[in-house]
Amino acid sequence: MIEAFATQDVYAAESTLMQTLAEGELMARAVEGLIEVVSARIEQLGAQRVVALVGTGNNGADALYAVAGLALTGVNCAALHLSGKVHPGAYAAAEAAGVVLLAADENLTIGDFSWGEVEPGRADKTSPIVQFLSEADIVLDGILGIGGRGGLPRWGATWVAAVPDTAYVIAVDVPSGQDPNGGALSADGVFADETVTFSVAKPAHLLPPTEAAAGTLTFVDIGLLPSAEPSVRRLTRDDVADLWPVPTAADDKYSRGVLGVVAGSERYAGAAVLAVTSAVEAGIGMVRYIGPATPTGLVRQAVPEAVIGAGQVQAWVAGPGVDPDEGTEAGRAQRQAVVDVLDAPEPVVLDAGALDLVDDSVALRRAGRTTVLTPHAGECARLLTRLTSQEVTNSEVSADPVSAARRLAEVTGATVLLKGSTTIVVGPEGPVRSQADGPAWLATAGAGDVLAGVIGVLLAQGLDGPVAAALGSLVHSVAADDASGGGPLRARRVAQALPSTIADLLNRGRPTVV
Ligand SMILES: NC(=O)C1=CN([C@@H]2O[C@H](COP(=O)(O)OP(=O)(O)OC[C@H]3O[C@@H](n4cnc5c(N)ncnc54)[C@H](OP(=O)(O)O)[C@@H]3O)[C@@H](O)[C@H]2O)[C@@H](O)CC1
Ligand SMILES: Nc1ncnc2c1ncn2[C@@H]1O[C@H](COP(=O)(O)OP(=O)(O)O)[C@@H](O)[C@H]1O
Repeated sequence: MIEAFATQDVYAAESTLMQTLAEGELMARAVEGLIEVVSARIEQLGAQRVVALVGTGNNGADALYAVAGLALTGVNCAALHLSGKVHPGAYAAAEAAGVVLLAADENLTIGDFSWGEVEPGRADKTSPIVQFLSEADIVLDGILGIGGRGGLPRWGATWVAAVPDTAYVIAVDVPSGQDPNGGALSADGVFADETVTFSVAKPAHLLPPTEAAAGTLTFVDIGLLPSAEPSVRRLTRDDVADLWPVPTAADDKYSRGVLGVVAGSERYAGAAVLAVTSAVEAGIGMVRYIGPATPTGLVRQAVPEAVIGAGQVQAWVAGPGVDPDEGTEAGRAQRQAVVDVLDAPEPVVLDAGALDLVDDSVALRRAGRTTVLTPHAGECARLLTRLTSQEVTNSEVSADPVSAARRLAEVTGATVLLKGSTTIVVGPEGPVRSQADGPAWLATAGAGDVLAGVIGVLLAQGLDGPVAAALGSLVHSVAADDASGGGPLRARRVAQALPSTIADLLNRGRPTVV
């Protein structure tokens, strides 16, 4: 599990730890780790020149000490800093090590050169800053760390705009200009190839949309152990064996869980096949399928293991391929079947068409019962608009998915899984969960139906809503990765990959006995 802590909790852990350490020891540990990572990248990339962007705080000091250390090992290093606002110890170390130093002014002047009104993103090639950075193979971003707030100052945005596209950008702790606690993405901020963070992740590293600016996340352990609850949790492949329900010799098909699936319509018949296939492949004891004639015929053919018709179940999946507007008798019956599920005492996953039938009575009707909603951004916007009577657009949800999912969880009392390249799970209480494990090939029609099936299996086997949703998302994405092998993917293959993916994940790390 990867856990991210809010910056105030990181600062609290830092001050506790510092009481037990000699002065400067914590930063020395951070710098040592940073030097190790940058040295490895220099070797891997054949890099010749490293340039640090040095801000006014300890984040800048980390970057400046790191280039000082690298320069001592013979690396060609340079650093851009603000005149008169630089960590004195780091500056002295850099000067002594022969780092090429350039002091810039906050109002963007260097010597006789003035940036005047040159806008970030339209870098003037004659400027000393652009020239200074032009040779950089690796840029170490130390403008702002966890103390950063409110985006980049203008001087910082101008420095970032001057970074050549060819440079490999390593952010120290947090990509500068992005809110360390997550939130909206700043277009002027740093978009790093890699972020080196200390001991624990920060929310910006795991939450959309800022995760996109962090690049690959690399940890350097400096001994910090926050005592607060994490703000964000992410399951990893190593967690699956501890959480995934595995049958024992005492089990039978009923004790392993029966999942009711209300899916499909005359118009969207295939979604029923995908959701039922997924549940069977993910290891349910039994599926009971409910739907109109056409999808029922397809399910019978494609998944002979499924039992057609209602009966006792331990959990429900309702909505994949359901068309609430289908005006036929069969369509109305399917709509009623979804409405009945909304009142069922068992845990339910509400997906796709079922989300259109969620109204403001849902919080009351499902109080004290497990409910997982699985919208994508468009469905989340539609639901919020309907339930809050305030217009919420798709792009507003995409710009701040965590707030949108939280709001939806608040008004429905449900666990909300908001789908995307980073999928987030927000319960009525508890930390945000975030998963980003799937290839972009997974953005394909029907993938959501498969996900609903997997989550349903986990609910039927007794997992709670947030864990079932996060674990389901992880395993669904790993199956997609396995099935894709780096190439195109259809949703059915994701479902079919589930047995071997789950077996691999369960066997991970288990010693081989010969
Ligand atoms: N905690 C740990 O685990 C360890 C932390 N370490 C390192 O320390 C880093 C945190 O250092 P930090 O506290 O000095 O904050 P940092 O991000 O450098 O910047 C603060 C400065 O920037 C300013 N400022 C802020 N926003 C601004 C803006 N928009 N525009 C302009 N200015 C702005 C702010 O101003 P002020 O708040 O005073 O107004 C202040 O002067 C951390 O990320 C990690 O790299 C490691 O060395 C060891 C272990
Ligand atoms: N860019 C992406 N990278 C990885 N996974 C993605 C990406 N975009 C979407 N996904 C995943 O693909 C699935 C799409 O689900 P959904 O939109 O409901 O499809 P459908 O309704 O057609 O079944 C979700 O699991 C989502 O998280």
